[in-house]
Amino acid sequence: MGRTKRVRRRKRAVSADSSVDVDGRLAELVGWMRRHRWSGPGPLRPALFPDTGRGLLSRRPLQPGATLVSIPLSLLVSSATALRSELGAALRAARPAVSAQLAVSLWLALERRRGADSGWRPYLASLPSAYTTPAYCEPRELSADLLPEALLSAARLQHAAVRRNLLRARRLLRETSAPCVAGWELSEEELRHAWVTVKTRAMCVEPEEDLGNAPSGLKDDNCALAPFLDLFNHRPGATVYSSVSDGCYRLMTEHGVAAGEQVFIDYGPRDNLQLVLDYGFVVPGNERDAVPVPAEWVPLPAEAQRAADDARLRSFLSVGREGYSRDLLTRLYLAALPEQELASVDGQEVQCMSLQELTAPAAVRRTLAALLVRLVRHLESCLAAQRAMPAPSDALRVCSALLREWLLVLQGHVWERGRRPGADGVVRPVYGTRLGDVVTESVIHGAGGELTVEMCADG
Ligand SMILES: C[S@@+](CC[C@H](N)C(=O)[O-])C[C@H]1O[C@@H](n2cnc3c(N)ncnc32)[C@H](O)[C@@H]1O
Repeated sequence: MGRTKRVRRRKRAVSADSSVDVDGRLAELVGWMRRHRWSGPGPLRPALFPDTGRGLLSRRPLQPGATLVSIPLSLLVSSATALRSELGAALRAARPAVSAQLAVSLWLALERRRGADSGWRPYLASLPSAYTTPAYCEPRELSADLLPEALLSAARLQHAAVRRNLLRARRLLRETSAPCVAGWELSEEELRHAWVTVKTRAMCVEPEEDLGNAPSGLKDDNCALAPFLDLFNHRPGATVYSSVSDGCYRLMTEHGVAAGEQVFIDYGPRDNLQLVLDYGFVVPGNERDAVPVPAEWVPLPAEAQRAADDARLRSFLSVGREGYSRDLLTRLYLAALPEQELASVDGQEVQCMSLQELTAPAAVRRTLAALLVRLVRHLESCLAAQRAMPAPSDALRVCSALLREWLLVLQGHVWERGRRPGADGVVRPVYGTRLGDVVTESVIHGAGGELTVEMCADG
């Protein structure tokens, strides 16, 4: 979980179902933490919320600057915890150095395996048994029919990361003589659970925050799990700040909170794709949302590609709520240049053009309109395939929520205005766009199998 320090007031309180024993497991966690020098949950208590699931509720009004939680450093799980454990020698000896994330994941998996014998059992029992990031999509769900390219490739990367770290972890365990690992063949499921637990629940420790640990020598050592503190859900703008003092890690709110409200923190500025990949949920109406456009959908002739390279065109092709990414418009502009102009086009000049200049040519707006329609149809087709999927995983359901959010973003740019028969008598949808034209869709499967969309001037 990341945090930013911007301040924004929440707009409304959320109702919590306090009658649900959010969990005997959480009551047990609180009792266990108290026995380990925790002063208690202070102004907060766990509750179940209709829109976000388990979270933390404020029992009384809180002023800006009020302490939300204060967790003893001894209850944080970091690389130092893993290095102090029986796995420590193997983790230290590993070459190349293992990441802190893998070290903490292995520690978690080992403690879970110990079951009732683990001194951390109440904390482990409080963790969800599964997650909804794409790492939890089933292999049969990683298909181009179900997931748009940007989501599919990221989901595949998550699955590959789990497998790669599984192999690394198994090698490391084989080289460990600690009795606790004897005969343990770490399973993919064990590693996936531990890996995603750390990914979705660990807090980011700022470099200036001294948790009192010696340098670990591990890679990317900036995360720690914090029991109870890991129950905060995310809301953009819910800013908090942290400090380490008197052997505790503390979080303070930057704004007032009413009694009975859910207390959120801000995991950091993320669009919904990033939230799904990192945490497995979407924020409805996320203002940062941008629908990715596959670069192959805007093919460039070789000369235009050279200009794109000169313009240092990256591939952030996307449609956001407010407009189109510069990369997308530049690529469309280059793709629309007449052949005779391609040889002389100067990539650096194109880089300096305004967004209005890039969208001035009618051919650019026509292709953009076609692209928007194609995106809508592609997302709708993925959603239809997802609906037809028998027994979809919860992770796939979250992907569906993401696609629905993307369609809402696109609805600000392109919308179906009705249906009309074409010259051939076939009835086709007619689309309006923000580009000021009306688009009549006519599907032509040319050599490239491309969808072509005609624009016409009337409504
Ligand atoms: C650090 S945990 C927060 C506590 C968590 N809800 C629980 O039950 O343990 C992060 C996870 O909470 C859920 N979450 C956080 N913020 C959310 C939100 N605004 N809406 C829906 N789910 C959210 C996601 O599953 C995320 O991976």
